[in-house]
Amino acid sequence: MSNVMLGWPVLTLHKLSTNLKLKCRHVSVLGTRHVQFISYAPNCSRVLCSVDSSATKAVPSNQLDTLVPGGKHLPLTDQLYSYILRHTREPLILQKLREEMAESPGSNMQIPPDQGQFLALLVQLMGARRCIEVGVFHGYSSLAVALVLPEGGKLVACDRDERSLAVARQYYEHAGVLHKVDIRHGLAADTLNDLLQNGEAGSYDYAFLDADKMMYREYYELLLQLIKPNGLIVVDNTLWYGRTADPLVNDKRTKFLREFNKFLAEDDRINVSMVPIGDGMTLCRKQ
Ligand SMILES: C[S@@+](CC[C@H](N)C(=O)[O-])C[C@H]1O[C@@H](n2cnc3c(N)ncnc32)[C@H](O)[C@@H]1O
Repeated sequence: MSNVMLGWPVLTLHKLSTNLKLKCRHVSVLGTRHVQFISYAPNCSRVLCSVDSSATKAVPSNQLDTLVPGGKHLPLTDQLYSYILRHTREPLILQKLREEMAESPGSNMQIPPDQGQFLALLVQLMGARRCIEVGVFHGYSSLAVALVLPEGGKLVACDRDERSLAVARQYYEHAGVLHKVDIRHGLAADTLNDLLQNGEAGSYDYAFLDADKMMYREYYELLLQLIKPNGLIVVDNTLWYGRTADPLVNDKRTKFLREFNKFLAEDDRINVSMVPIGDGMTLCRKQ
């Protein structure tokens, strides 16, 4: 038996030489996006790993580059994920946002409740006061952070879509945190450059990066300038529905994110950890 680390969730393969068959599916648990694929090998235990709806072939073992002998990995089944959600605290205002906006286009772009809770906890643990979000949409992830920011704390919330920001604004207001949020309408790179030109380099504690994926490298470099030493940049979607881990998927975005993940893993300006939550997120602590 071999254990093969794919990031999220991690795959345990039995008898690697057998023909694996993959079943892929998109799953909604308590209204939350969740993607998985399940592999079956003849005469072997069921194995499960990350996802891609286009993946129909097993990944040959010689294309999997990270083998972790003896590692212990827990497959994220529907049952397990719904258990996690049942033990997640979601503030009522976030639940309201999620439910009210569930039918609007793109609502599956926002982070799930367990990830929102995790981000809020990180911000609290860090004692963060100055935060940035790149890619706000209807405000779910930014509101999760704004709710736990202390009075006097600030979150720069940046998005190019005015209508999405108008929705987010309503929820900030409803939650009584509008005064903590600096809403910036415009292209993210412009907003981040404006902050730098305004002399704000090295003054932010936390940033959440969740906008157009092909620009991640550029945003990351700007955020690295804006963040203090010991500050945190959280990069969302680094597992990209499991595609980054699947060598058979090679569309433009997947390839870009795969390269970006490699870059982050090797960037010695940060300490890094890839976390299998939501669509995968990478925590980058600036040294
Ligand atoms: C995945 S959604 C953000 C979801 C949000 N972080 C959440 O979890 O609630 C991505 C957002 O990035 C915004 N976006 C995409 N490209 C952008 C750009 N170049 N500048 C600013 N915002 C951008 C989109 O308008 C969209 O609202």
